[in-house]
Amino acid sequence: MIRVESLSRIYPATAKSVAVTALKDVDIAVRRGEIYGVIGRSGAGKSTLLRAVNGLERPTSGRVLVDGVDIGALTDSDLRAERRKIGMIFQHFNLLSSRTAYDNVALPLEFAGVDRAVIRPRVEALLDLVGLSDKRDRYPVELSGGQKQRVGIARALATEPKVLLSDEATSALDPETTRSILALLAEINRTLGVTIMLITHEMAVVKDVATRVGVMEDGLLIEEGDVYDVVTRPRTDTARSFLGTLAGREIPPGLAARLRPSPEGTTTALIRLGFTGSRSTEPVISRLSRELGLDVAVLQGQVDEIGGRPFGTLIVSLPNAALADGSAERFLAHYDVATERLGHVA
Ligand SMILES: Nc1ncnc2c1ncn2[C@@H]1O[C@H](COP(=O)(O)OP(=O)(O)OP(=O)(O)O)[C@@H](O)[C@H]1O
Repeated sequence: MIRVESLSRIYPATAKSVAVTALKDVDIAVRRGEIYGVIGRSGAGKSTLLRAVNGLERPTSGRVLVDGVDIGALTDSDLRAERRKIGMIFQHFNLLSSRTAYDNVALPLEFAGVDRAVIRPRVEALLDLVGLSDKRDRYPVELSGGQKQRVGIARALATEPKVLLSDEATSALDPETTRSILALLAEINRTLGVTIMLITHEMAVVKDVATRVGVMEDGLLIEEGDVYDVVTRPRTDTARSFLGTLAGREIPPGLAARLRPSPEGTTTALIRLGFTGSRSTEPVISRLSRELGLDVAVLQGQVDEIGGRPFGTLIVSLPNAALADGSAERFLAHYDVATERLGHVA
């Protein structure tokens, strides 16, 4: 549905600043009907990528095809028509404060010259879809952040787009509201079949709704894969750093402060274990302890799910010797448990 091909975007130098390469040779293929997440730190190039997909940004080289149409090659009037097939939602909602919820949702249809008789039932159905029928005559200032984003989603869907682009749509919302908005996006994807591309700096957002994820850094797509694989077996340090915020992965602060890179005196070794798939529920730790005769302490942990598939993370301490001779890691690998050495604590 969205094909990004060798896309580069260089912002030229100005009197006050040097040239910035915001995107370097990025290739992404978003499949029809999927939810694709793009994660990266501030400045990685995510917004530039999203703007290129809806034609707000012209590529320096490369191209973007949406449902087969080369967005960069369109004339301005063709681009305006094409954009009706691409809805967009924003971090700060971008609602018109002088218009009610109903009138905000109706706006893109008015711009498109749609007949009033058609607009009314469509806007009412959309407000119903996002759970805001009772707020139709409220102004944005009278709505909560989550309700404003629901209006934003209804407005984005007004022209019945095939693609919905989400630019940090939950970044201004609290965790509970974030979950409800993500659940709504998942429902829209499922029931309307709309392909969704979302950019975020939070792995929790990707984990909750996306099927695949691309990791961006310095304008490059440095890692890509199924969300489950990237979360459970990240290949780059950047992908790994985004996992820190997922429950169970973070080293408790008291422990982190005492962490040393090498064993000293009476320290024990700290490792992070990643459990995936069917073996997530096996009694691996008690077997490790019994069969290798090791004292194992569980210091932090959580078992979670991605798309209905279980994965778990545990931070455990082991005697240094069990790491030095590799026996513990060999034993764990046999059970498909990924291991990551974290250091040593007294
Ligand atoms: N209009 C512009 N003119 C010049 N440079 C720009 C422009 N827009 C973005 N940039 C630069 O391009 C790089 C990528 O910016 P972009 O906004 O795409 O990143 P991002 O990952 O979306 O970050 P954020 O989450 O902070 O928005 C940054 O170095 C930024 O300063």
